[in-house]
Amino acid sequence: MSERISAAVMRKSLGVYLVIGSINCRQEPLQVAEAALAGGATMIQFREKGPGALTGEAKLRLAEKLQAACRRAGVPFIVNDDVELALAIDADGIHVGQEDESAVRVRERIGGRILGVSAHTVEEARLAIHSGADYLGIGPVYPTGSKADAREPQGPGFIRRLRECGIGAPLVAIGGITAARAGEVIRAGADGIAVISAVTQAADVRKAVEELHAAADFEHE
Ligand SMILES: Cc1ncc(COP(=O)(O)OP(=O)(O)O)c(N)n1
Ligand SMILES: Cc1nc(C(=O)O)sc1CCOP(=O)(O)O
Ligand SMILES: [Mg+2]
Repeated sequence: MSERISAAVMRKSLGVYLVIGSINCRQEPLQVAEAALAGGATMIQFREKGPGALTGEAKLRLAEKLQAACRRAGVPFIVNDDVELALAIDADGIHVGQEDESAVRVRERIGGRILGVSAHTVEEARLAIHSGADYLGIGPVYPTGSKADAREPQGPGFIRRLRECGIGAPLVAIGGITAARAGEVIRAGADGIAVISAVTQAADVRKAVEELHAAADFEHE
């Protein structure tokens, strides 16, 4: 089993993190993913859920296509929720939330693969790190139309609070993030921005990712 990712590499991989499922896309998901990778997407999460989402063989086939695109681009491919799928295709990692399989159990199952865990409070963040999370997903920062059961938006102030409370782990902000908001989220202490609609709904996907990078203005770029 491979070694755990370092925090430094993890932070860089969170930069502009595309979360994608077939129901989010205006074009073929593979086309969207490839354009996003060409624009500099640093990691992709396959989140195939919601009304009309693919299941079974069709879900597996799409996962494999997106994974192959990520491999060509040299960026990590993460599966949302579905640990069986992640293991079956040898994905680079898995993202789970507070209502999913426990982070401790997922860490046991996935070995050194990347583990992302959603957290909504300081306590959840501490527990996620203790349970073996490689990064935290913090959201929603702003109102989102892409997750039916999203919680109340907490604003970028919550990211600042997590940092003030000593949470130093790699952290990505999610929920309603656009190029206009990317800068304030990074300045609040996030290592990256995770987006669905700002990229999947864009008329020019590649340009949308390039604009997110420019707006985030990462120190390491
Ligand atoms: C990067 C990132 N952060 C948070 C989430 C949300 O995960 P979760 O709370 O489990 O909700 P679903 O996405 O499963 O509906 C995420 N997927 N990615
Ligand atoms: C998948 C997801 N998780 C969230 C959370 O709050 O944990 S918000 C969200 C949807 C993000 O989509 P958009 O960029 O279109 O707002
Ligand atoms: Mg989940």
